[in-house]
Amino acid sequence: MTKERVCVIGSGNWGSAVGKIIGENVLKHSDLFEPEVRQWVFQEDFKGEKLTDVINRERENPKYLPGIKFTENIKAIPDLVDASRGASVLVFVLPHQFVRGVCEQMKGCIAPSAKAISLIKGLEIKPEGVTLFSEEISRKLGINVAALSGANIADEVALERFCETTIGSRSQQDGELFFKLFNTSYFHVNVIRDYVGVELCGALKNVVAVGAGISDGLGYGSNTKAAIIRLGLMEMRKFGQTFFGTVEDTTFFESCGVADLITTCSGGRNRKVAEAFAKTGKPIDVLEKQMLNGQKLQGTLTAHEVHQFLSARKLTHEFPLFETVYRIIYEHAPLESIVRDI
Ligand SMILES: NC(=O)C1=CN([C@@H]2O[C@H](COP(=O)(O)OP(=O)(O)OC[C@H]3O[C@@H](n4cnc5c(N)ncnc54)[C@H](O)[C@@H]3O)[C@@H](O)[C@H]2O)C=CC1
Ligand SMILES: O=C(CO)COP(=O)(O)O
Repeated sequence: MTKERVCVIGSGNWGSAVGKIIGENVLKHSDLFEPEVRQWVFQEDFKGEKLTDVINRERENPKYLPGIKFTENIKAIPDLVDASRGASVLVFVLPHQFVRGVCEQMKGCIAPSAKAISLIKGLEIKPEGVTLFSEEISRKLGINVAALSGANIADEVALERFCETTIGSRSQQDGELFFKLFNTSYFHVNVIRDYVGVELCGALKNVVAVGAGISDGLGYGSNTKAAIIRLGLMEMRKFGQTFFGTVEDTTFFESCGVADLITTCSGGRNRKVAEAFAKTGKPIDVLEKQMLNGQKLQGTLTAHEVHQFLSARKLTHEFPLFETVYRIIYEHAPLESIVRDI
């Protein structure tokens, strides 16, 4: 049997934590996978050296996941086409704003028999429609794409603290392969068929987390935040059922659903930066640079994209929480509208 060759596309905070898991699991399942895992790294300077050189020497990504060691079989590569050449399994894990450009570069370089999984939490939302990244990648590269999303703050996963995650896969065979690639004693994977629900939850919970952060910044306390989480969950479900139809209620009870909402609204970057926004009034892009050291926020951008999409359909009033988050961040609506208008 030909063994699978794995390539990880992305090497940020989550990309690095996932690289650690994959590096260990391909060695554990050596009957299924080639030992070398290539990881595409968006090249940048780190203390006067190329980041890829530092990662390959130190077995660690000191910029995005300091203090966590990778296995020797992870190879950081700065050229996207080089990294993905010959891969039969592609793991997409990068901030959603960069996916389109990355896929353009990879077009025509990937074998049609390859399979992929998207760990991206965001949606390709244009005024004319919503596309899931699994579908967008599948269309651009002509391959099957599954999705993974869950209550998975990268730093905690990298420290091997127990958590769960959800894989959505239309193909049972691919689902079984991805289970082996990701499941560990501390990272419990559940595979379901509803890939649409998995991805929608991952994207939309980030908007709710921005709302939770605004509430925290105002000092409103736990009850208010719980109300925002509940209303957010309802809007997530309504969005899925209105525009995708196929989303199953049970998906919201998986790790990708209510569990990810809870963790992101307590320990995530979207919450943290939104709290600082409410406290300081500084612009989001300034806070992102000051607080995240190169890591990227997804929730504010998704709030903007969701607004454009709903606005084109004259449906913003049907999603008051999503819309209020958008108006506070982008239209200087009063912070207090996070409770008044939802
Ligand atoms: N960090 C976390 O705890 C978790 C993140 N996610 C999701 O995973 C996805 C990736 O997140 P992270 O790995 O945390 O990324 P990150 O937030 O650490 O972003 C930094 C990454 O973006 C790359 N980058 C910067 N400019 C770029 C460009 N022009 N083109 C391509 N790449 C560029 C950087 O090289 C770096 O790899 C996101 O959708 C996020 O929501 C999912 C679960 C947990
Ligand atoms: O998706 C996450 C946890 O599951 C991380 O959320 P943040 O991007 O808000 O840190």
